[in-house]
Amino acid sequence: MRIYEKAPAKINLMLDVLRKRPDGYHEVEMIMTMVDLADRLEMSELQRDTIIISSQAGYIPLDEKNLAFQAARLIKDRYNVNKGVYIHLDKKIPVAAGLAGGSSDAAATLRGLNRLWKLGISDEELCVLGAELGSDVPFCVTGGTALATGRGEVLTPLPNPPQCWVVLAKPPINVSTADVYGRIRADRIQHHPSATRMEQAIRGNSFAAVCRELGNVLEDVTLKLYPEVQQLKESMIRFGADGVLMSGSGPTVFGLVSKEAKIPRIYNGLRGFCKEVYAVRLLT
Ligand SMILES: C[C@@](CO)(OP(=O)(O)O)[C@H](O)COP(=O)(O)OP(=O)(O)OC[C@H]1O[C@@H](n2ccc(N)nc2=O)[C@H](O)[C@@H]1O
Ligand SMILES: Nc1ncnc2c1ncn2[C@@H]1O[C@H](COP(=O)(O)OP(=O)(O)O)[C@@H](O)[C@H]1O
Repeated sequence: MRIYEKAPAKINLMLDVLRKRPDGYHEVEMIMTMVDLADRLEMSELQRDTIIISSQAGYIPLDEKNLAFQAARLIKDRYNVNKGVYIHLDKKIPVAAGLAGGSSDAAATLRGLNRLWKLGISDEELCVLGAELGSDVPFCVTGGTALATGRGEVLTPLPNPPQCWVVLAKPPINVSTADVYGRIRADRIQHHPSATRMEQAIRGNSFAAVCRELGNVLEDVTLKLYPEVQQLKESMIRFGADGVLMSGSGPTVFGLVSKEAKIPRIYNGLRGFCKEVYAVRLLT
């Protein structure tokens, strides 16, 4: 039997860091949503009790470092599955971009193997398994739009934001999430974005208010380390995006755009100096 799962990318509409915890993680408040840029996973049963990962992307690990491999191993161990699986990852989401590509592949693997092996695991339990793989994996299991607290794994579902275009641009730099969190000083953050006001903007279905409430305290770290990310933000605003923010720990910058007619100018303008640009819709 062979099954398919889509693994969409996420963006953080707001991201606040409240404090560092004794376990080394940071207590966060984030509002996340999915965009229509997705990896595609194909999973098929193997006779031999083994996990094999392949991908057309030459730049991701295919061994136990791959988050899809880790998800398959976790579900096999926890549910005593003595079967093997072959997983092909058709990567479309840029890697180490702040778009949760690896986390979404892990979540899609959990959902897919639950179906392939007819394990009957609830969504809640899949989220608990997901949290063992990474802070963003539970959100990627459920998808939609949510307020994420704790270290990112405590989810409160929200309605979807007003539909719009999302232009994503990833500069050619590698940002380590652990490094960015390692550099942030929660007690020195000057301006905290408001989860409450972003939630109101979404509930009120106000595109203008969503754009106004965009905010990400991790920009304080990443924009200082990589001034080109700040320049990319400024270019996106100059080309006409309605609201602009860095996603997660970066370096991808996203622009929200209400009018389709504005897209060619923004897309072509950015493509002039940035190779990885995507114009997609919110996944609502
Ligand atoms: C910043 C965010 C925003 O959505 O996304 P990305 O930029 O990675 O996409 C997330 O918080 C990233 O989540 P995820 O990528 O799953 O992180 P994890 O694998 O759990 O953790 C990687 C490292 O980041 C740090 N970390 C992560 C989450 C958190 N709330 N506090 C932390 O301090 C820890 O040092 C941890 O060792
Ligand atoms: N299936 C996967 N897809 C992408 N990256 C993966 C995967 N599995 C493991 N990784 C590793 O995880 C790291 C973070 O990748 P990714 O999840 O794309 O970034 P981010 O958390 O910034 O969105 C990369 O260094 C990559 O080598």
